[in-house]
Amino acid sequence: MPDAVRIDARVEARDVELDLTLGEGELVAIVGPNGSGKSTCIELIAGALRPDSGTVALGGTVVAGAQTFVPAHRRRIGYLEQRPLLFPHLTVVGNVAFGPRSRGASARDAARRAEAELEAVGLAGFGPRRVRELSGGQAQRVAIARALAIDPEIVLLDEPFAALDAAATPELRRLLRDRLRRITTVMVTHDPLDVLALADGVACLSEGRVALQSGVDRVFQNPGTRFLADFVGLNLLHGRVVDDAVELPGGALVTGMAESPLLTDQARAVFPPAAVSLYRAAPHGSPRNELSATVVGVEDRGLVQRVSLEVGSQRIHADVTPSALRDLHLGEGEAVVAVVKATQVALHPVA
Ligand SMILES: Nc1ncnc2c1ncn2[C@@H]1O[C@H](COP(=O)(O)OP(=O)(O)OP(=O)(O)O)[C@@H](O)[C@H]1O
Repeated sequence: MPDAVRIDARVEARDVELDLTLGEGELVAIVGPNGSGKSTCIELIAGALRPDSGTVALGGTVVAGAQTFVPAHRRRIGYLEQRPLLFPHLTVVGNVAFGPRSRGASARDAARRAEAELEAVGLAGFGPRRVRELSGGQAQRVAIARALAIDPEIVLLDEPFAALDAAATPELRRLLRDRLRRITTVMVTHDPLDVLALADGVACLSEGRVALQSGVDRVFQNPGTRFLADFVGLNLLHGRVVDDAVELPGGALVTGMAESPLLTDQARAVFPPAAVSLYRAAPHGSPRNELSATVVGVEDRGLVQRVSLEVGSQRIHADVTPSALRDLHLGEGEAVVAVVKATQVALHPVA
């Protein structure tokens, strides 16, 4: 079976060069810092942008290449953006029927299909309503119905919940998970909960390149890039392998649990911010990692205070209670010892 999406394409003016593959029915989350190329990836698949070189293929058919460019309206793509962008002059059912109609379905068939899609998103009976009578969450449901009414080959989700009330999001995530089963989907998101709830895989972009593509479980255990570590809320320290431990550039040793022998030169130590305790001076006598660190910021997160620390040139976070923080009298620029139990550190070889 051909790949559902195969991008191997370059956009000169943006210095973007993407190499990305999705299998049939797979949902891949595209994550990465601002300007890393996420929108460009979506535009290449949607047909809003033509690559300067290379190809974009959907379902094994080249839709963009040196000799070919299939325009957006000829690609069977369901698109869901932050805001639903419904036609205000059409009814709800008119909005959903628009796609099938413009692809040649009779008015009756298009309306029937639209009603079925509306029912599937929990909006049976909403067909005759005006778009302006809908809540934000309802409008986004209509947009889902509209995107799926054309039997899309690929669905593109561009931060589909970012503009919604937080209360409406879990229900809509569930709905999308059900409706997108077996439909190949590319989702741009800044929210790790979207990834956990919806995605099979993650592609992390950096400076216009795919820095890493991996399964979701893997990324949450072993985020292979600093951006991904921040994204999933874990600390990551990079160093040299010395005697089954990771030696940081400053010379400190980090010991931990390795799932496979560290046979590489380089490795990373991964641990949660809650596993880090802070001390003014090194507490002796326990088999723990002790890292000299400098406080670079404190963020009030309610039940915990998140302390940002620099360990050499690398950044980590410690989640401590407000009372522990008060007792330590910590301020920016101050030196502390960050202590992490070896049993809470996962060591991963870097290939
Ligand atoms: N229309 C454009 N013309 C020229 N350069 C562009 C255009 N749009 C984006 N770029 C550049 O292309 C690169 C990739 O941008 P892109 O919008 O794809 O990133 P992104 O990951 O979607 O960012 P964000 O998270 O901020 O939306 C950036 O360097 C950006 O400045």
